[in-house]
Amino acid sequence: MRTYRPHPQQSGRAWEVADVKVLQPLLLAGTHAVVTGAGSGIGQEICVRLVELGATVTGIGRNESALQRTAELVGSEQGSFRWFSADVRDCAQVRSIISEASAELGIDLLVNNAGGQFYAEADQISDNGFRAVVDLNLNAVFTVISEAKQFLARRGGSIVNISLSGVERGSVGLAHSLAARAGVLAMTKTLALEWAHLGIRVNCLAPGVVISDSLPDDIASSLRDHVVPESVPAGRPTPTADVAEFVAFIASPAGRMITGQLLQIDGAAHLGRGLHMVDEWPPAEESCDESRR
Ligand SMILES: CCCCCCC/C=C/C(=O)SCCNC(=O)CCNC(=O)[C@H](O)C(C)(C)COP(=O)(O)OP(=O)(O)OC[C@H]1O[C@@H](n2cnc3c(N)ncnc32)[C@H](O)[C@@H]1OP(=O)(O)O
Ligand SMILES: NC(=O)C1=CN([C@@H]2O[C@H](COP(=O)(O)OP(=O)(O)OC[C@H]3O[C@@H](n4cnc5c(N)ncnc54)[C@H](OP(=O)(O)O)[C@@H]3O)[C@@H](O)[C@H]2O)C=CC1
Repeated sequence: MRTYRPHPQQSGRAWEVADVKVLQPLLLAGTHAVVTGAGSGIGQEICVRLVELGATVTGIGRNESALQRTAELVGSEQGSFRWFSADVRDCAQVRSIISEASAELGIDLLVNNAGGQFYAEADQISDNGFRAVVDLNLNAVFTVISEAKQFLARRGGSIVNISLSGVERGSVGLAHSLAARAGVLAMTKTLALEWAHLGIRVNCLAPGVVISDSLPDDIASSLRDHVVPESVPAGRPTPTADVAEFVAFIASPAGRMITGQLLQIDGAAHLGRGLHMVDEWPPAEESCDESRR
């Protein structure tokens, strides 16, 4: 199989560390952002960048030491960061945290980033496995958004739902997660419509393959060595910094007419040959009989 490769000048360390911070300093001063999944990976990078741009950021996640690490990473000269430990699937707990964190400040930006899944073909996913992934990636997003609405409406805030590239095309091994993300996309468009008169904007931001420090080594290697060259036409992963800058742009005045959108930040992965997140697919015993080809 031919593989996708990056342009020679866009590969390697220099490209990885290139500064993508194009937004003006203190652009978000005086704003309050709530970010779920704030203790690692994409969510952590978003928190660090929003604080750098002057925002007060409330982070939510389950792992206290991870959230503490985000608190250590953010600078202290611009905005500020505080965190609450919670499972976003615990409706009562997450509602109470959002109200407590936002009663005084309101909310200018809500980033639903907490999420994830395991990779399995559909017939290896139990009812409970399907439910667990939908609970995390769809139901919890609804709970957070519905509690945040009253605070977002105060000044006309923005919601960014972090999704997955390829939600409109399907990918092997992701039936549960893509079903949930398709639900989030439909919810995004519906709420963009229902809440436009309140000045609330709602968008999905869908990264392609992101190899953050938080991924276990075996998953990171599989993404780097197989998934990227086989599935991403640009031949390289999406850096977390690119996602963070895009989130801040959407929240800024320059994003004020962007709503109801699926924005894929994926090096054209959604147009590539599709993502296979499980090995040995299709299974040999289920392939067509050669004699019938
Ligand atoms: C071009 C497009 C690019 C796309 C690239 C894709 C790369 C994406 C990467 C990411 O999303 S990075 C984020 C990575 N982080 C995570 O995924 C962590 C979050 N995930 C989880 O917490 C779990 O996967 C969870 C299932 C969502 C929730 O875990 P929870 O603790 O609530 O559930 P469990 O009790 O462990 O299990 C529930 C249920 O699920 C079954 N199950 C779990 N793992 C597997 C598995 N590997 N295969 C099959 N089934 C699994 C488990 O057995 C339980 O079911 P029952 O046994 O009770 O029936
Ligand atoms: N990495 C990738 O290639 C891609 C990732 N994405 C999506 O981006 C988002 C961030 O992923 P990424 O940074 O890569 O991975 P991480 O695993 O680093 O981030 C997921 C975050 O969500 C938090 N989280 C998970 N479950 C819960 C829960 N039940 N309650 C509260 N917080 C929770 C985790 O923290 P804790 O465990 O402490 O609660 C963690 O900080 C996810 O939605 C992911 O699916 C999209 C495209 C590609």
